[in-house]
Amino acid sequence: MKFLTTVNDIPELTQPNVHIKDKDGLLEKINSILKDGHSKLQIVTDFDHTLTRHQMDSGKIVLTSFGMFKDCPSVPQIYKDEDNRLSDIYKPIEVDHIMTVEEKTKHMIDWYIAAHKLLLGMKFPKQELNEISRNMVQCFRTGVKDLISYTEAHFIPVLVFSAGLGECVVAAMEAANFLLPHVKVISNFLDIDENDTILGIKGEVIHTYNKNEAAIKNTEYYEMVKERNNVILMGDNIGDAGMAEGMDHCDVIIKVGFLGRNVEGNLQNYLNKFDIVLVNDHTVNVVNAILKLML
Ligand SMILES: Nc1nc2c(ncn2[C@@H]2O[C@H](COP(=O)(O)O)[C@@H](O)[C@H]2O)c(=O)[nH]1
Ligand SMILES: [Mg+2]
Repeated sequence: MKFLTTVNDIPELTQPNVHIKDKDGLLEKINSILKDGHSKLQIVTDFDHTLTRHQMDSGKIVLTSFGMFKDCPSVPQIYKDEDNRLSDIYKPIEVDHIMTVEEKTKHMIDWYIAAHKLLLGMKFPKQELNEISRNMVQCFRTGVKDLISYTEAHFIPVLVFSAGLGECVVAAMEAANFLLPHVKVISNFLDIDENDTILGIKGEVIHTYNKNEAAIKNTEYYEMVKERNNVILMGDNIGDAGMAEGMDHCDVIIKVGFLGRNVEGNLQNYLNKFDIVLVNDHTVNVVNAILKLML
């Protein structure tokens, strides 16, 4: 069993874009996870702009799962215009670093209710989505393929927890061959009838600020992880830091936050919520480096 004496033992953690508020606390968490090993570990990760990059080297912003849906040619322009109007109102609120989570939650609920109403009666563009998903394969962060392979080889469950559109998350994961048996997706899935007409969203709405593992109770994933007390969590939004709350047995959670927008205004907030903050990093090298220390 490997034991670290300093976080600087991991070269990936010494990079200039890596910010750690409490190095001693992080060192203790990493050593605890190394001691307990693979059988006690689970990965909980956001999808949009976490498993996928925030932007490509060209500067192009990577489509979110809702963005994939909107990119389908048969999706009516009236939906796209109204969705854009709502996004222009609510995305700034979602990433606002002054508003409290309670205040933001109210707005998120308003957004999701309005957004989901827009979908009612539309035809789900299954074929078009397959094409768009193939283009998403290049948009995953560097190293996600290694992370999926490593966790498969060591039977470490991976929960992809998205407040986006479940069908698009699944399509992108399948296109990249990442949707293996140990990987589960929890997201807003659509209720679609036999004529591909959208009837609504299945179950409770998952928005950015209610993503916690209480939402996974009574799911097959919960059964997979109820003995796994240690979590490596990855997210790009402050709300993602709470994804492992609600699991009544978690001992150690290492929270990795990807910060790629409004860095100056958000860095302190992210440092308060995440153990490791990666600024403008398009890889998951830090997480893979921690995993690879586990013998
Ligand atoms: N254009 C829209 N974007 C939306 C809508 N609802 C949510 N979102 C965005 O998706 C992400 C959530 O995905 P996650 O995988 O990061 O949890 C969230 O950050 C919103 O910005 C919508 O109706 N339209
Ligand atoms: Mg996200």
